[in-house]
Amino acid sequence: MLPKSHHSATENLHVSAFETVITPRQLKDAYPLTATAEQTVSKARRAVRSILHGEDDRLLVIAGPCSIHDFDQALTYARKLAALREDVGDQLELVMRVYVDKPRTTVGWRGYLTDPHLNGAYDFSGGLRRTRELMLAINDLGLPVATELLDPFVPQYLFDLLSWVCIGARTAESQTHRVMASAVSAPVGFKNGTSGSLKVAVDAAVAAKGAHAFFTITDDAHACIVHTRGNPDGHVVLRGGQDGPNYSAPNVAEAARLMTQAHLTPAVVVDCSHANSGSDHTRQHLVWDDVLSQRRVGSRVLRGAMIESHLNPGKQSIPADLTDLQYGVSVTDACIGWDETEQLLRAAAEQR
Ligand SMILES: O=C[C@H](O)[C@H](O)COP(=O)(O)O
Ligand SMILES: C=C(OP(=O)(O)O)C(=O)O
Repeated sequence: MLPKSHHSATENLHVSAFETVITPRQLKDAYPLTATAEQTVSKARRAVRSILHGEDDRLLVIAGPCSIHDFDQALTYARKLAALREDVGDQLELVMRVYVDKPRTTVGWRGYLTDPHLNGAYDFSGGLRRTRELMLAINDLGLPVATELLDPFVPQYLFDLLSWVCIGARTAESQTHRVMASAVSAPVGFKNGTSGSLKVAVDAAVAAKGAHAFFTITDDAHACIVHTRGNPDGHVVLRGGQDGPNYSAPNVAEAARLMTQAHLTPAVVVDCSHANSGSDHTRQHLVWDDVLSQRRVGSRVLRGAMIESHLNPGKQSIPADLTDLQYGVSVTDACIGWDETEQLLRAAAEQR
């Protein structure tokens, strides 16, 4: 821990400590991008872009746990998804949700990256190490990685490993996140707001398409300003809102209309979870089925779907004694289990 500055009576009044953390360069030196991972990322980004711009008719599918909380369980899930990706690749571009930095409505466990031991110790360096190691291992399986970018400094540590990025419902309206998205090398999906506002997501994609300058850190953790060229692959993710779901054909058409009006390529991803399922994992398949039927009748703008899925269905609270954790069950939002995931994905690939 670094000592708190005592030079002034007007700062750090609510700060208990400062702590140094691993730099992006130290982390990348410890876990360098492998040739296989680089190929996985480059190929997947190209595929996702082609899908979003209508040059590839396959469905983009982002599937995986609401949050990662255990390295080995995440890798077990990844191995299953990687094998399935091989089988369904002609029809589906499968990317794994590797969500490690969780936005909370108020308070709660904030994810594997900031609190990898699930005990409030906030071992950020440990979380960054384990996260990079995990994302590398998943990419080395040939399975691309998707994540939500929440903390504006984290991307410096992980940018090179990501094939699809999300800016969540709680941050899509934030300028900090929009300008950060303008620098991301992967396609970025913007969720509609928790209120259900589509405009928030469309405005975010417009903002991120522009060139910006913002504060960040270099690989050696020096303060710097980064100048961006803008992200041309921003799109909308429909996740439902306070008034209920927004995955139906008229909702998708309205999102496409707003995107076209804003001079964006109309491309929509439907999130089968969150407010579209009423946070009830047993309803995710209803949304999934609707996505498939919209595509069957010819929707050209509905290009992707997201599923929250873990090894086992449901969710659990984090117990005081971590040995009481149930294997492969989400510790944040409820997920469908692997068996249902495989069934949904195989059926989708077969019927196309
Ligand atoms: O995806 C996960 C949650 O919906 C999101 O992080 C908010 O969670 P909370 O409302 O339980 O805090
Ligand atoms: C937090 C998430 O979603 P949303 O931003 O839609 O609540 C998520 O996908 O994990």
